[in-house]
Amino acid sequence: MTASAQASAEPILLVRGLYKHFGGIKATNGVDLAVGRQEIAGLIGPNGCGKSTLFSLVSGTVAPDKGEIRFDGRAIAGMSAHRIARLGLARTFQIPALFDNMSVTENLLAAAAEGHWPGAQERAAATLALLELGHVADNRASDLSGGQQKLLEFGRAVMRQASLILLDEVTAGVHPNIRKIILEAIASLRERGVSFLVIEHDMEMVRSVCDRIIVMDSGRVVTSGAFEDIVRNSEVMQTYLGRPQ
Ligand SMILES: Nc1ncnc2c1ncn2[C@@H]1O[C@H](COP(=O)(O)OP(=O)(O)OP(=O)(O)O)[C@@H](O)[C@H]1O
Repeated sequence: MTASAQASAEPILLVRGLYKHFGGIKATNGVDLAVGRQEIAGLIGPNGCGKSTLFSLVSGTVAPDKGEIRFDGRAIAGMSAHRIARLGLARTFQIPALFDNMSVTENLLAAAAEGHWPGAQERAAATLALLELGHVADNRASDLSGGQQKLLEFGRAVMRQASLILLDEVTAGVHPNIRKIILEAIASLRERGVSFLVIEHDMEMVRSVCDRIIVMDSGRVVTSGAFEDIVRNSEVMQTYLGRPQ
């Protein structure tokens, strides 16, 4: 098998034995998981089980203590966030990381400038249309509603032309109309070849959009499977729902 054929046969994301401890806190304690090409995988688990830390390790904002991360066939563990983003991996934050004093369009263009610039103006127009943000294109990011800011945060990930997008609670607390726009955009981007790993507490969102659910607890993946199988597994539901969220 050629190197490129081997790379395309690999999952888009492969994580093996990933450890990150903060002093005595074992934030990730041997995470193993994979996300397939064009898959939408949901990541669930109780507060503090290590989901956001896993995102930080994969996107390069935090360096792992130990373990392997392969993105699109390449070893990326410990690589800088900037390089990983340029390879085509984008991530959103629970609290949108926007340029408050810039317009919606400028925020989208800035995301392209950090990565792939050619065609940025056209992509910004397409992203405004995809996320139904055209009517606020010239508004400052700080003047948007909380839900619109989440849409824009998502739009900045879309502008990077990523092949894998990590979404951190992108629909939490947003109006149902905005939630619908986000869910439709995820489905449409997947049709165009994008894969997703989605941290979500909203089980309805998980059920409606995810192909497969990965369950974390205490810094590790405890199981993964179809939504119905996970919900039927009372032990997992006890782990997930039996603790304060
Ligand atoms: N920079 C850090 N320094 C010290 N401890 C940290 C740091 N980042 C995360 N932790 C700790 O690591 C553990 C895992 O946190 P993390 O945010 O990854 O969990 P989570 O599953 O994303 O939680 P939530 O669902 O509440 O967002 C927690 O105990 C958290 O307090």
